[in-house]
Parts: sequence; structure tokens; C-alpha cells
Amino acid sequence: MTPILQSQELGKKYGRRWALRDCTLEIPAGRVVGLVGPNGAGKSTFLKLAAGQLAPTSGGITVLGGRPADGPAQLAKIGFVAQDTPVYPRLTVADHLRLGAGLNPGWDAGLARQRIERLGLDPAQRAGGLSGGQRAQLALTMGLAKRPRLLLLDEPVASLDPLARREFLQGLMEAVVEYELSVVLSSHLLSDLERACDHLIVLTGSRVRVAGEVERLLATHHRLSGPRREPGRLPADQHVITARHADRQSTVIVRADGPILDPSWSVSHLTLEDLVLAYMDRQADQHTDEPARAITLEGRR
Ligand SMILES: Nc1ncnc2c1ncn2[C@@H]1O[C@H](COP(=O)(O)OP(=O)(O)OP(=O)(O)O)[C@@H](O)[C@H]1O
Repeated sequence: MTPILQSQELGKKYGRRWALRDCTLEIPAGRVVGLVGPNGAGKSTFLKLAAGQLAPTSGGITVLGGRPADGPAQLAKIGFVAQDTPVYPRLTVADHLRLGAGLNPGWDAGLARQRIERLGLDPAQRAGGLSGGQRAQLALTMGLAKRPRLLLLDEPVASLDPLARREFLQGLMEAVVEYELSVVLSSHLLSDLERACDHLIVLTGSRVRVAGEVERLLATHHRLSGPRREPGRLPADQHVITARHADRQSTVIVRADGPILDPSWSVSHLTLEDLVLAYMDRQADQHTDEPARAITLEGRR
């Protein structure tokens, strides 16, 4: 299957600082991809590069086979809702929908209207008078009603209440199936990602640390606890992500494709949150023996 997004050694510098570097990824279509990492890791930069709002400093990125900013037809395929929930404060909700209809050839007026009704937003209300969560919902409605092939969402649920978050993510998963949509969303809310995402990209320090299908990532990462030992003494096919040592005890998180056969380890599975936190741990930078680029996202099985 043709990937929806491919990047090759993609990098973006602001002045002398890299905001994103050596980012090589392949995202299959029809997925909800979670993009996680600490503040300043490069998540927004990646999303803006994918949306064609920034030009790469190095490497390249293609969305649906073309460069993201390759003209109106290409831009129509990509929806982007930026972190600061871009709405026009002086325009009403209805004005926003009219604007969306005028600017987007594939605008789905029925979807927009239904969503606004379901959310209980007053079409006559100016966007400046909406709450933060309502503004976010309006921006998300605009992104969905554009009916893009790829929807990029920068922390879309941060200002929503828990019920609205759950409903929004549920709606997103349904849209993926119904409209052949692919989604990349950044978030710090790992439990939401665990529910909504089937793929994951972890960025730290402007580099991709790990990327792949969630199911496969969880099957290949393990927590090992046992008598103290140095990580260097683990078998070569067990890649240490983080290691903690007490006087006599070691706890190590490893990536290993095969089973852990050493009987002195007690082996447990990780949750998605455990996995993300292991890669975000500062120690992961010291321990990881991965090259500083992504494991390619695997295609549909
Ligand atoms: N316009 C800009 N000018 C200069 N530096 C920038 C600019 N935008 C981002 N950066 C820097 O690039 C790096 C990556 O920023 P980015 O916004 O992509 O991170 P992020 O992972 O989205 O962070 P957060 O979770 O806080 O939103 C940071 O060091 C940031 O300070």
C-alpha cells in the first residue's frame, strides 16, 4: 500500500538550532498515528513540515506522493489544525463554516452542520466569545469538514473536557474508517493515545527515537527485573532503552524481537505509557544503541 507520508532524513533548523533532524519515516494510509515527546521535541515542527507550512532545511517529505505545498490540489488533501486552535475571533461560527465552504473544494457542509449542532454551538456566536474547548472543537470541525486525506492535529484535545475528548477521539476513529482518512496527532495525554492510536512516533531532542505499530512495539519491548547486572552484559539482540540499578537489583527496559530466555530475569509487559516514558527518559539517550533515526512504520498486516 502507498504510504500516506514519507520523510527522508528530514530536518528543520531555526537559526543554528535543529528543531527536527534525520527524520526518516513511512506512515501507511488509514491509520491514527500518535506523535509524542517532551516539550520542544519537534512535534509541531514535524506537523508543520507535513502541512507544507514550513520548508525543510534538509532532506525531504512527501504526502500522497507529492510535496506538501505543491499547489492548491495538494493542499486540499491535507488538513492541519495548529496548536493554538486557529479561529477568527470576530467571525461567528456560521461565518467560519461559510469561509470553509468557500475555501475548500471538498467541503462537507452536512458534516460541519451536524457536528456544530451536536456540540451545541450557537451558529450566531462570535468565535472570540467561545470557551477554549469550544474554539478547539470549531477548529477541529473545520479540519474534518475539509475532508482531507491526511489530517494533522497539533494537541487537538488538550483543552477539551474528558467526555468531549473521548467523543472526539471516537469520532476521529470512525472518520478514519468512513472517509479513508489518515490522522497524525500530537498529544501529551498518553491514555488518550493508547485508546485512539494504532501507530506511534516518539520524538525526543529533535530526533525520532522509535516509531511503529503500537501492537508490535508493545510485543517487542519488555521490562526485565532481576539480580544486578550491567546493561553491557545483555545479549546483543536485546537493545537497552533504560536501566535502573539498586544495590542488588536491576530493572532494564529492552527492545528484543525474540523471547527473553534468561531465567534469572522476571519479564513483564509494558503499557504504552511505560514505553513512551522509557524513550523519553533522559537515560534512553545514553543507553540506546539504535541509530538516531526511525524504525520504519510497518504497513497494514
Ligand atoms: N519559530 C521558531 N523560531 C525559533 N525556534 C523555534 C521556532 N519554533 C520552534 N522552535 C524551536 O524548535 C524546537 C522544537 O519546537 P516544536 O514547537 O516543534 O516542539 P514541540 O515538540 O511541538 O513542543 P511542545 O510539546 O511544547 O508543543 C524547540 O526548541 C523550539 O524552541
